[in-house]
Amino acid sequence: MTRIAVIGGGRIGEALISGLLGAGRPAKDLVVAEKFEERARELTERFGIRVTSTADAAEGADIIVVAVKPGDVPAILDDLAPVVEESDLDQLLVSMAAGVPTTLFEARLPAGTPIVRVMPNTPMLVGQGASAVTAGRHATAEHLAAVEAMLSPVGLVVKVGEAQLDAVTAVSGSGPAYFFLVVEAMVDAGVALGLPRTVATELTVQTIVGSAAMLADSDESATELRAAVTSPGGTTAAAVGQLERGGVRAALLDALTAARDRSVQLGAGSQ
Ligand SMILES: NC(=O)C1=CN([C@@H]2O[C@H](COP(=O)(O)OP(=O)(O)OC[C@H]3O[C@@H](n4cnc5c(N)ncnc54)[C@H](O)[C@@H]3O)[C@@H](O)[C@H]2O)C=CC1
Ligand SMILES: O=C(O)[C@@H]1CCC=N1
Repeated sequence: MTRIAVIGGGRIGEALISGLLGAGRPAKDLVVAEKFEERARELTERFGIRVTSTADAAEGADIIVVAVKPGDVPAILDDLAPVVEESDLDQLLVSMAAGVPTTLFEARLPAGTPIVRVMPNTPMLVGQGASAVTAGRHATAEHLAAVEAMLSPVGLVVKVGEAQLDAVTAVSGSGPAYFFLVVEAMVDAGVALGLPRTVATELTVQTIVGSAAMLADSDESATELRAAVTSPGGTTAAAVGQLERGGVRAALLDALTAARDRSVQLGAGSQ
């Protein structure tokens, strides 16, 4: 069995751990490094996994997943370098940090260390993630396949060039937040129109779940599915007209462009 060390037990580290356990991977194959004691305790209690220091977690792991904030990556690599050196390059490094280029890992780890960079998202937590992966200079097709094998049980995996990862971050890395914001706004609007909050919440959540299931399962595009809801001169046409007048498409383009630009900035700031 592949032994996986997750360095950083925050939001994305937990999403990965929870997804992998949910997909049937035994807890004994996972170890996590988490510096905050309270959070470490929480992870052990919730998932029954071992929590330890970065170097100890990495020792003996086949795959080391770096899941700390971009600015914390260099310090983590200083802790990991001696362990990777000791393993004779037999370990695969996986980075989930937004923006941080594979060249930064390559510069701080022993020459020849294979790196695969991933941009995941939090729905991994429930086995519904979307991840894009890209190989660093020393990562082979087998290394990419190993990462795909690790992540496929927790969601979709696509391969992209590293130059596209900032755009991927804008679309799917940050993407869940856009939908959560839409749900929040729809619930508030439902309440403003007189529905009890519980009813507005239940109806909105099931509407997004149902719409997502249709998008995933049918051959029809989003445009076709929307047309099927929109009766001529009806309620949906009235609502969508307001959304268009409110500039929803331009707002999304601006939002994703800002996310892409921030990803580029985070990468530059981590070097
Ligand atoms: N949250 C999200 O939706 C996504 C996050 N990411 C990326 O994942 C990375 C982590 O993000 P989050 O999980 O949201 O952040 P977070 O702040 O929730 O988690 C990071 C964890 O790393 C721990 N940590 C920091 N330095 C450490 C050290 N030296 N040793 C052990 N533990 C240490 C922190 O205590 C914290 O619990 C970031 O680089 C982010 O760009 C990528 C995709 C989606
Ligand atoms: O907000 C962030 O920077 C991270 C990367 C993608 C999602 N969360």
